[in-house]
Amino acid sequence: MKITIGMFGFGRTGSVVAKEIIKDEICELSWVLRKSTAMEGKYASRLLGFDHNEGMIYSIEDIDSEAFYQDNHVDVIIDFSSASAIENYEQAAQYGTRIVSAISKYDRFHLEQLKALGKQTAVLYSPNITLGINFLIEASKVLQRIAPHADIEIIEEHFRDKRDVSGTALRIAEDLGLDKRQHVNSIRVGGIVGKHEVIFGLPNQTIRIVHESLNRAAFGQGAIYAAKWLMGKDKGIYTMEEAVALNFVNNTHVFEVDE
Ligand SMILES: NC(=O)C1=CN([C@@H]2O[C@H](COP(=O)(O)OP(=O)(O)OC[C@H]3O[C@@H](n4cnc5c(N)ncnc54)[C@H](OP(=O)(O)O)[C@@H]3O)[C@@H](O)[C@H]2O)C=CC1
Ligand SMILES: O=C(O)C1=N[C@H](C(=O)O)C[C@H](O)C1
Repeated sequence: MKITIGMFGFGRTGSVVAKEIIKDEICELSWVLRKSTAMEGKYASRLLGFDHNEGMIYSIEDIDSEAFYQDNHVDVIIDFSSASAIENYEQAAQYGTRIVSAISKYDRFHLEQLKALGKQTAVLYSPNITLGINFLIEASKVLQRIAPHADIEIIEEHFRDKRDVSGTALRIAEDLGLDKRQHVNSIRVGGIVGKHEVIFGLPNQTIRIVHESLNRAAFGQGAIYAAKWLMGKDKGIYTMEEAVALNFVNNTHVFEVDE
């Protein structure tokens, strides 16, 4: 039996993620929801160069959201759109749909909504859904315990048009107990997909832990991993750290509502 997926977002990242879902043997892309009416009624698969029909594109403007999530039931929604799409989760969750949210920045109100949704269905939220970033986070925690007096700075680099501060960098700061306003340094240039670095400064040495996403397919592979993992979970709110079972440091991220 295939895992059926509904995608929110078909932009820079969503379109690449859709391609990874279509390529995956266990997943089937049932539909794509986007904000505008661009390419409405077309199949994402055809637009992405496949020669079969998969992933009909709909606009959020044109669907009847009362009926849509029932008539077009999917096992999992994967969200690479914008924070406002959270308003649709509850209607889908009513029909047992699980949620993988990759939105990198939610406000306090949205985080409360996500938490509440965890009482209804299984929800995984991750501001960086790559598998590799979790190694950076866990390695940084270990190093901080070994060298508690090191100066620590976080550098995040992304493409010129990314507006928000990296949600991943904020999460790293939180996990390391650092003040987000002081220790997160952002660089916006050209087309960098996503790079995060944690620098540990010691008197005679510097240690740098770096993770770089070279292609947005990394987000697709992580989201698919998360969706498959979530299929075996009961209702609740989960993190990518839990999904990759990197809990060896014994102080995993606690799902907190930000100030
Ligand atoms: N967690 C992670 O690892 C990663 C997270 N992200 C996050 O994913 C999100 C999208 O990034 P990116 O692809 O660069 O952004 P884009 O602006 O390129 O694409 C956004 C897409 O979402 C659609 N959209 C916007 N609002 C809604 C809505 N309310 N309902 C349905 N669709 C909507 C847009 O529709 P239309 O095309 O019609 O305008 C568009 O297709 C951001 O929050 C980004 O930070 C990105 C990469 C990795
Ligand atoms: O907007 C993006 O593209 C990305 N956002 C995430 C973040 O804000 O941390 C993660 C990723 O590096 C790409």
